[in-house]
Amino acid sequence: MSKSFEVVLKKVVDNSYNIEIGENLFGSLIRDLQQGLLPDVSKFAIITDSIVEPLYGRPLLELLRRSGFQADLFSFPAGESSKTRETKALLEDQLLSQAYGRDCCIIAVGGGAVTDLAGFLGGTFGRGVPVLNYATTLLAAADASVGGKTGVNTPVATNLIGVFHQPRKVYIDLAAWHTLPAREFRSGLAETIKHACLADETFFRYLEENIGRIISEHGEPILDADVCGHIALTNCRIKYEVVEQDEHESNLRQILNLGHTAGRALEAVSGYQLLHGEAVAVGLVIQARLGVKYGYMTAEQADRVVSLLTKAGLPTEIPDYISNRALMDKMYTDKKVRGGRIRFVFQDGIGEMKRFADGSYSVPVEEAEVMELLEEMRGN
Ligand SMILES: NC(=O)c1ccc[n+]([C@@H]2O[C@H](COP(=O)([O-])OP(=O)(O)OC[C@H]3O[C@@H](n4cnc5c(N)ncnc54)[C@H](O)[C@@H]3O)[C@@H](O)[C@H]2O)c1
Ligand SMILES: O=C(O)C(=O)C[C@@H](O)[C@H](O)[C@H](O)COP(=O)(O)O
Ligand SMILES: [Zn+2]
Repeated sequence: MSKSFEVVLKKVVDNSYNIEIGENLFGSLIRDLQQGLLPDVSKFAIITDSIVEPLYGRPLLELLRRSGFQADLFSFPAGESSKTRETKALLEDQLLSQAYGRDCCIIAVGGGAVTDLAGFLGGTFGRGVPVLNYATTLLAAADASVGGKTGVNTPVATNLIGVFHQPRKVYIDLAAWHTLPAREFRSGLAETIKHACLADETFFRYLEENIGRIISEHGEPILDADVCGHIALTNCRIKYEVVEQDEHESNLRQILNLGHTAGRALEAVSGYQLLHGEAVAVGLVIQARLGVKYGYMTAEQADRVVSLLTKAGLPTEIPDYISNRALMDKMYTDKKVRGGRIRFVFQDGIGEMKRFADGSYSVPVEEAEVMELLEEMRGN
């Protein structure tokens, strides 16, 4: 005879944390540690990439050591192609060989590839150690450093393996945007426009009206301090307001995946020639145009999305070297796929998301209809 028992796991973990936005926040990070942010931690592992290492990783390491903390730095080659299980394993072995254990803290210093990889490592090392995110790109500030989605890419597609592991604090260093290449800055604008599309029409209008204060005609970042501060704060507010309601993406959080059903597929099929934000920009256009077909937004609203992306110096068309078939096939690796059917999330006009009759924010789409749209976007 079988017996059954209920395992009662009342929520015992409070995953709340602060996001600090400002310039040159190393001093603030040190103060937090001195004031007991992580009282059980005795060793700090800075994880960063090869480009960020000399700019921000080493200076933080030196400051930590000068302030009396035991710390080391672990670096991997910059770029999306390093965001793999192999890199994670190499870093883990380095930490283990230096006697890192459960009393350590991971400090991720860099862009989204670093916070995703280091966050995943932090979520599994010793079954989970605290992580601090120090965001040095607009994309990480706007999106990746907040919300606790961590993971790595596999040869099949992006972000397929990972865990939800919330950071203990997020530092958004606006001064770091001054060393960021223009193309990377524009990539971060794509997630910014995504947030405006999905949650905040006023922010969308702000971006439309102020794009000339954000990006020059030649696509260079302008970096007006007030504008940058407003962009960082608004992105973080939009994101955490969703995450605090649905941390593990049971439904509402899917709205943060706007533009990503096609976007992540494009990113993978391009062999990472497209940056994450660039792929998301094209993905936003695909969902907007498809949304017009389904009656979720008007053609004029979709044109506003395309126009804002264009003014931000982002691509809005599928590159010629990617076939519709390859793109379509890759969409089946999306995490929203259910029962073998691709699902999209859609804008409801500008600044709101479509919620469907069953309460879900994502909906299955007919492959033939997506294919038809892709053909139209190619002008066929
Ligand atoms: N977890 C999430 O919620 C989430 C959200 C959005 C994107 N992402 C992930 O984030 C990644 C993209 O983020 P990203 O664009 O920040 O990537 P990234 O970390 O690869 O950074 C982009 C490039 O900029 C360099 N860089 C970083 N900061 C710099 C600085 N201040 N000055 C000069 N160079 C600098 C990096 O070395 C890298 O070459 C993707 O892997 C994507 O999947 C995750
Ligand atoms: O935080 C989220 O939730 C997001 O979906 C944010 C996305 O911008 C981000 O690219 C995320 O990593 C994509 O998640 P995935 O589950 O589609 O891999
Ligand atoms: Zn994204």
